[in-house]
Parts: sequence; structure tokens; C-alpha cells
Amino acid sequence: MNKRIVVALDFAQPNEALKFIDTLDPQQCRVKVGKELFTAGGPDLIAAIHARNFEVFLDLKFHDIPNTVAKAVAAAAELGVWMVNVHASGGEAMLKAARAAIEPYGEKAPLLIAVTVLTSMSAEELKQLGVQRPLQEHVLALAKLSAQCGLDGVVCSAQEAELIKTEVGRDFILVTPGIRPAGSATHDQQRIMTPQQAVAAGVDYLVMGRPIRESKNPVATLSAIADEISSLAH
Ligand SMILES: O=c1ccn([C@@H]2O[C@H](COP(=O)(O)O)[C@@H](O)[C@H]2O)c(=O)[nH]1
Repeated sequence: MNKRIVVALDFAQPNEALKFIDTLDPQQCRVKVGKELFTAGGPDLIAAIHARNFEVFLDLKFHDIPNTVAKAVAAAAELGVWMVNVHASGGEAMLKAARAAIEPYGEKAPLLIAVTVLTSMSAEELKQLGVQRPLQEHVLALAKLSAQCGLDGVVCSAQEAELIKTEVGRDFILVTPGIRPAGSATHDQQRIMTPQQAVAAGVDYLVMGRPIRESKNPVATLSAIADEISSLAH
């Protein structure tokens, strides 16, 4: 099975996260550990998730000076995670330092992904930050910079997927949060797409948290979405 869905484990406590993943099938999805859960559970939690045969996207979005980010991604590589990320807006030197830091891990290195513009941000909010170019142009520029610095792909909205695949290349990995089944609550996400639209746009990995976790039957919701998108190969 092509495990394109990455379930966001946005729980406060490690035991809640482990209880939840014990209902899931590691052949069906990967899981994402973000700032809240990693702060609570740390490396022991990552080991407990690995012991359950799940691949982990460590979503800590490192954004700091090059030396600090390089050390942080190397520490993530030591944990044996499948994917780790940094902010593309950390700039060229930071991105290159992150890449260089995981080179020694060879085939065991995690996929290194850069966040372009958070999916919770709108074009208006980006302007407020002083970014004058249109949002899609800014996302594309950050994706191109990330590719030039040797990163494996980016986090973006599925709304930008076609543009990035066309301009940067089909092999450049796109990881997209902000996935919402038709008619479901958007919460704090601004740039959303349905799972079907995201796959049709060329997305590689769909990050989904609340639409799965908060559904009445998370296992059934995940299975239904996985089945629907598995027929939409790209
Ligand atoms: O641009 C970004 C980067 C990361 N995220 C993370 O993805 C999940 C989305 O959860 P939902 O409940 O499906 O909204 C969450 O862990 C974010 O920290 C993102 O949403 N956007």
C-alpha cells in the first residue's frame, strides 16, 4: 500500500498518542510528531512509536542560525526518523548546513523538507509581514531555494502543488497539511484542499490531524480516505 497519509499526532501526552496509534495500522499510514507532543514525550516517545513499526515525521520546523539547525537535524537523524523539517525562510546558509549535517547518515538520513508558507496563513497575512510578491510566487521562490540547497522537498499547501511540481520537478517531494474532506471544518487552516484534489494536484504526502482524530470513528475515516486516494495514482 502507498502510505501517503501522515496522521498528525497532536496530543498533549505521550500515553494519549500511543493509545491512539495502537488503533492504527502502520501499513496504512505514517505519523507526525509536532512541537507539543515532542516537548512532552521526547526521544523516548519516538522510540515507542518506532517499536510499533510506524515511520515518524518529526515536525519541529527548525528555524535558527545554521550551526544550531545543523545540530538539531543531526539529532533528529540519530532518532532514526523518516522525515524532519526546517523553515525555508531560515535562508540559504541554514538550509545548506541542515543538508550537510545529515549527509553522514547516508541512506539512513531522514528526508529533509523545508516549510515554505504555513497553510494557516493567507495572502493578506503574508503581506502584513512585508512580503510584497503574491503568495504563490513567494512559496515557489522558497521551494526553488530549498531545491537548490539540496533539500528533498517542501511543506506547502496543496493549492501550490501543481505550480511547484511543474517548476521545480516531479521528484521534489510535496508534503501538504491543510487537507480537509469536503464539508469538514477548516479550523485555523486558510489554504485547504480535499484529499482527492490534493492527490490530483500531485501531492506526495497528505498531513491530516483533526479531520481524522476528531471524527467519530478515526480508523474508519482514515481507511475511507486511504481507499479513495489509492485509486487516484499520480
Ligand atoms: O504549514 C503547515 C505546517 C505544518 N502544519 C501541521 O500539520 C498539522 C495539521 O493538522 P490539522 O489538524 O489537520 O489542521 C498540524 O500538526 C500542524 O502543526 C500545518 O498545519 N501547516
